[in-house]
Amino acid sequence: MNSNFLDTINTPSDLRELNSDQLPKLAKELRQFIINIVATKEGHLGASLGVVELTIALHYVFNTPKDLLIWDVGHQAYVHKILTNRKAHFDTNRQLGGISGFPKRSESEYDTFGTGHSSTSISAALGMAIASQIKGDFKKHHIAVIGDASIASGMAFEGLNHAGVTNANLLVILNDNAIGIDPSVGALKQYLTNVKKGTEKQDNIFEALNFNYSGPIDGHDIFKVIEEFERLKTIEGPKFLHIITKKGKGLKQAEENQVVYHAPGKFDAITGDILPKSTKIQAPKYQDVFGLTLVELAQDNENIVGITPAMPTGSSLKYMMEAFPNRAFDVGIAEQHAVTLAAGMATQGMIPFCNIYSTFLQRAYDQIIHDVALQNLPVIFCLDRAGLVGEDGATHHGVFDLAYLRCIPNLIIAAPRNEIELRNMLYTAQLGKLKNPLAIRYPRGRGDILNWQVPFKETQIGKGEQLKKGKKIAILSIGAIAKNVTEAIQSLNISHYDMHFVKPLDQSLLHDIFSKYDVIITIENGTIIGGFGSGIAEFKALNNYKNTLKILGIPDTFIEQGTIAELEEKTGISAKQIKLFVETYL
Ligand SMILES: Cc1ncc(C[n+]2csc(CCOP(=O)(O)OP(=O)(O)O)c2C)c(N)n1
Ligand SMILES: CC(=O)[C@@H](O)[C@H](O)COP(=O)(O)O
Ligand SMILES: [Mg+2]
Repeated sequence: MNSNFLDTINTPSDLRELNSDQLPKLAKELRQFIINIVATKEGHLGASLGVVELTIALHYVFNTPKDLLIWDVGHQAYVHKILTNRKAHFDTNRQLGGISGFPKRSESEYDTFGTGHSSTSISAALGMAIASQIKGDFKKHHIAVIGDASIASGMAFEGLNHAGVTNANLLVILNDNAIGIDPSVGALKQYLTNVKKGTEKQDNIFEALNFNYSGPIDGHDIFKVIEEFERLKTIEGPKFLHIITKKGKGLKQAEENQVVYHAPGKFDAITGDILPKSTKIQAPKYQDVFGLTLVELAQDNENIVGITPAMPTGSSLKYMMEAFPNRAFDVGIAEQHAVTLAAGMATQGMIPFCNIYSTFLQRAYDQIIHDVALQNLPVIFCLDRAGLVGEDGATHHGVFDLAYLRCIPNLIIAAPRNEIELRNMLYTAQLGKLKNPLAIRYPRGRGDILNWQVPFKETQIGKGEQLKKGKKIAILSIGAIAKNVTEAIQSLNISHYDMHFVKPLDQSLLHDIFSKYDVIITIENGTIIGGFGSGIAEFKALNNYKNTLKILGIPDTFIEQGTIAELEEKTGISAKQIKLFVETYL
């Protein structure tokens, strides 16, 4: 029979109508459906291809949405979305106005918990399981699906540690494909490898934490997985199932090049080959400016060390890891540890460059304050993906950092305008003159300067710069958003200043500006509340200036997904919107 099972399925109830022997064909159809759409619309590919059988089995055996299912990180939840009433909208995945690339409570009753940042699933599922018990519901199942890289994070361990002393009806499924975005790291990874090889003869870690452990089983053997779920349904208390899958399963290139096919961009759905990027010579990514400059600096300064929590490729710290394997560390998904590790190194005279995506640094807030700033340790935070990041959406925009960092004493906050400024800031940071911690914030993607590897020049800390001279109105920008300002005001006779630092602010330049212009407009790729503009507002209030001050930035709401250009337009910080705004004051 040649029928297409996927056509008949909108919800898990439809799925449960199929005979189990029809499920392998459904798995094939689902893989092809995902490949066809992600090939043109882009998104996270490898992780979802790896959990096709697991997802089918979960919705087949458990009574979702009554039984509660949580996908850790959620980048692997495409099959789940397609099987839970979103097949018809899947081609809008990650697009403006479309469905989110991550599970989201407001999108579906099947998305029981919003995810995006890793390692939250065990705590959330445990919370739900305990709530069910309190409410007298002892039948409901609570399931967390978590990857091998995500389970190594501190937060996941906190959840396991608590769950093990409860009798909560919790099932943790470890989806072990031995890779995160980059290969998984650490002792737990080694332990899991030994378990899989059958060479682990000691106590099972998860049994030692009081979980009823089973596995490892082949996560692509759908009949085995279904059988195991049926068995686990009858067991009370915390259970742990270890399954082995292959990231990218079903697409040769994705299986063979798992790092690239984590989120490959556009590719040919038939051959699997990634489509060639533009042949035009492009300016470098800010990430490569960071990574390559750090290698250059580390060649001459042996105290430099690099740290990334699980993002060596995304951050380009991989260049330093290749060049100086003893001085560059991927610590896994462990932002808190990464920050305090850097602090420890700094106490011993090392110069740690701790590179963390702005959004993930939120995890390590106390460590920034308590372990770094309070002790005034000269850790250099390289805040990647600062500002709007695009299609990953609300969970990933790096728009809070200026607000959450600005209130921390001792911390210097810099935002280079372009690649050369980033390079010079990195250079300045390692000269040994700075006695404070420093955050250097830069965006996702490329700048504009082709010839960026110019001789280093020291940056003057706390100094701003006038970029354009004009009358009546002064625009004050911070960081790479200056590009939009330059474009917006090219035909207008107004001034533009790049303040370079959010902390310390260039007070003498600000006095000069407030005494010269009627209207001052600040622009940042960050939240209006608490950010750069707020700092200027505080300066104005403290100094009793009466000028008109307007603050442009990200409004007080969570910004969904879309291209960066679309989101800049929507939030009023595109060149077009800036121009329209400025013109109302001319
Ligand atoms: C707190 C946090 N840090 C980093 C990331 C970036 N990130 C997204 S997926 C991922 C790897 C996840 O690996 P794993 O849990 O093994 O799942 P897999 O992709 O293999 O299915 C990382 C590091 C994140 N989402 N959240
Ligand atoms: C799911 C997740 O958190 C990452 O895969 C993230 O999408 C990476 O973002 P970049 O593509 O900006 O590296
Ligand atoms: Mg993994």
